[in-house]
Amino acid sequence: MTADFHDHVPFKALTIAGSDSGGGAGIQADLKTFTSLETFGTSVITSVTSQNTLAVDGIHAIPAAFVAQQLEAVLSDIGTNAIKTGMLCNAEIVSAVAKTLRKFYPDSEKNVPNLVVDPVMIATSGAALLDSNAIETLIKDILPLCLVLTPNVPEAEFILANHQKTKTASKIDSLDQMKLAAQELARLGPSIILLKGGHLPLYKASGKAVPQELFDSISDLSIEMEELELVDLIWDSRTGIFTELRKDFLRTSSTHGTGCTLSAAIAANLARGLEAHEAITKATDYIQSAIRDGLTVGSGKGCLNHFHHVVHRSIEKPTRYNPHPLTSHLLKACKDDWEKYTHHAFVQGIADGTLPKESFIHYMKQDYLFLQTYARAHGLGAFKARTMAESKAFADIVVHIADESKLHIDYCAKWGITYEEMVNTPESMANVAYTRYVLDIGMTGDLLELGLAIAPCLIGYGQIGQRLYNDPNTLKGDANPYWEWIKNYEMSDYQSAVTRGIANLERQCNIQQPSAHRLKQLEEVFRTATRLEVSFWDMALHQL
Ligand SMILES: Cc1ncc(COP(=O)(O)O)c(N)n1
Repeated sequence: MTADFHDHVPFKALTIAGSDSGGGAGIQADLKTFTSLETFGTSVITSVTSQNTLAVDGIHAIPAAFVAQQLEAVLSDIGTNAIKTGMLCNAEIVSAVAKTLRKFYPDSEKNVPNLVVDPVMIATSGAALLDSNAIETLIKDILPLCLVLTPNVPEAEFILANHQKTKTASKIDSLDQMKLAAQELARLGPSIILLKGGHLPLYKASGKAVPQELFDSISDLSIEMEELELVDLIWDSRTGIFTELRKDFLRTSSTHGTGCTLSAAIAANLARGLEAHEAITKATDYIQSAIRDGLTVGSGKGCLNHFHHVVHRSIEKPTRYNPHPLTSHLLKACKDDWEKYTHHAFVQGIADGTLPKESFIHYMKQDYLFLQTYARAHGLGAFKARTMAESKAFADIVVHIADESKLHIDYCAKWGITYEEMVNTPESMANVAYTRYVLDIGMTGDLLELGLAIAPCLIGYGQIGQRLYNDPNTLKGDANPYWEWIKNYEMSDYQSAVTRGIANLERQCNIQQPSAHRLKQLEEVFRTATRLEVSFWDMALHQL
């Protein structure tokens, strides 16, 4: 008996598209997508482009007969569970593809099962990827065969403008217009239209489209991205149902290959047996993450990260738009405790000058003791650092804290507290708990954990200083006995220490790329230190 080594039959997906030498779009993007969605990818190459992230600088069309020959080769032996078409280049190739598909799928009602058509016409960089005289052939020969058509808004406008049967106004600039356009497109043959909304960002609040002139300047930070969303619209002509898939509008230039990847992902999902709506919905989620975790591979448009779900980042990498992803994640994750800390009654008393003097004096004495351990924690950082530069950075902070504590002594003298009194003050329990926690984390954890144990103090005081200084309700100048304290933490010296501290954390995080599980542990350190800050204010306020 011979062993059968051929018992694993994979799901198969076929792409009929152009080659992108830059690897971000076309056949290359499709095969990456097929692989990452666990399908066996085959390919029929219609054209070879010379292309990078900046431009398409040459197109070499494959003779139509040879495109057909490739398709025959794949379908006659390997077969496929789904097909997508991308760049079809010219009318001869469009016809050859349609003819060969019809030959292999002569009987089924829609002729070609699971055919996804991405009507690629113009590259993001501006190059024409389909001859203008080929559009009519695409409409006539390919669209009637297809299950899902995936145009973006300009492509939908173009197809409709080119087809005399349609009577839609040429501009699609609202969700209602998208709906009309999708219905018109379905009349050309496809069962399902996925009209992609990436070129038509909408205000979340009003549902209105962002005016074109503003859209052009979105990358100049003119609009808060949180206010915008995009709607990918599904029109299923078989059921007469619209489905709106809403997504946050991502401010990024890593979009090269988006259309290719989306249609390939739909085809892969269909190949794996998913029903069309689920295949589309899952594919749009896949794209959103692939864009969010995009890759800078050249000097032009960034590319999608097709393998984002294989190598998963629990924290995004820093970008121009979110330079401190770890810090912003932590502040969000620990929001309630952070609020209690930075808006504590003690802080309010400092802001309006009503804090009892005894509470402040108690606080200053304890804070002096705290700074001693805080300096030691940074000394521990210097010890744990792996490079000389990093050790020095920690040691510099130790020196800085030592200088700051001298100022503390001078400042306390003004409040009638002597040096002896300060060093002989017994540590309060809140102080013991906080400082020993920081040292314990520092001893047992790595530099990132140590950094997170000391971060709430550093970042929180910086925030409090800035807020109170700028808040019109703060009692300012000599009228407020605590004004000098406020100014001290608002000063650029302190603020630049905060900036350096945050940069350090972000760098460590970017090197480590913590898993989701590890991120939870890191959050816990940050949260505990934040809660210990709250206990510190409580202790000070009530002179415990
Ligand atoms: C071979 C090929 N196919 C498709 C596209 C469109 O992709 P994009 O619009 O992202 O440039 C492309 N640039 N190259």
